[in-house]
Amino acid sequence: MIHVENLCKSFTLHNQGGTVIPVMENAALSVAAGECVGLIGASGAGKSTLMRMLYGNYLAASGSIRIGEVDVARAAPRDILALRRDTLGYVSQFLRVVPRVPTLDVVAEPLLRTGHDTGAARARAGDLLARLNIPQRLWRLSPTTFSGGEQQRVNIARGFAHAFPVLLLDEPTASLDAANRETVLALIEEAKARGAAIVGIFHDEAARARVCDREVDVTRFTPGLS
Ligand SMILES: Nc1ncnc2c1ncn2[C@@H]1O[C@H](COP(=O)(O)OP(=O)(O)OP(=O)(O)O)[C@@H](O)[C@H]1O
Repeated sequence: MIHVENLCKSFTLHNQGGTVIPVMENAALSVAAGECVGLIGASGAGKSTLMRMLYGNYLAASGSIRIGEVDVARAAPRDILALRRDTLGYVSQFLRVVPRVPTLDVVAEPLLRTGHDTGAARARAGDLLARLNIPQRLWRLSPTTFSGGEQQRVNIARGFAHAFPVLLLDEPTASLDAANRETVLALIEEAKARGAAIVGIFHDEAARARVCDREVDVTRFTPGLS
């Protein structure tokens, strides 16, 4: 599902004399359906940068990032938006939502966008929120006033609502209590079982050992080492 080849990235610091910082050279990564790959490497090695390139947020200098039929490194913005709607899900560390939208609809929204009917989408959203211990009395409120941990769980519910064929997970178990961490790990295992290709950053080593089939050390792609 995911094939990355010869991927290079540098940042140009326009407000610091145009200094160019190469951060990635000839990165390669393949993830099959049903497989979960954990990105590892020291802080600053480039894990988040690679993840942002997979999602199309950071532009690649060269190389290819094939996700399904789309090369994210070259695709037009509208093709990337279509890919994100149907194929490519991303659970970031923080929830960003439109104010005043009820939590239930925030979670149901990825399903509504892919053509599911409202009743089925809300039922699935409610099921996920219940599994993640968000009390039902909160479902009609916007999550903007929720605690950090509640917002993180709403974000996870939203990320897992639609059965994306490809999922990017950025620290999905960070700062969760034991019961909710267990639920998130079960959601990841269920996604793998239905054939999702997953790339994750997990500082939680036990979580990584449990759900990841392989680890890729991005230090390998540090410029000058290859
Ligand atoms: N927007 C940016 N502009 C300039 N440099 C950046 C930018 N984003 C990342 N970098 C640089 O790229 C390198 C890799 O950063 P990245 O955040 O990908 O590392 P990481 O492995 O995810 O680290 P951590 O585990 O600490 O989150 C760092 O040297 C960082 O300073």
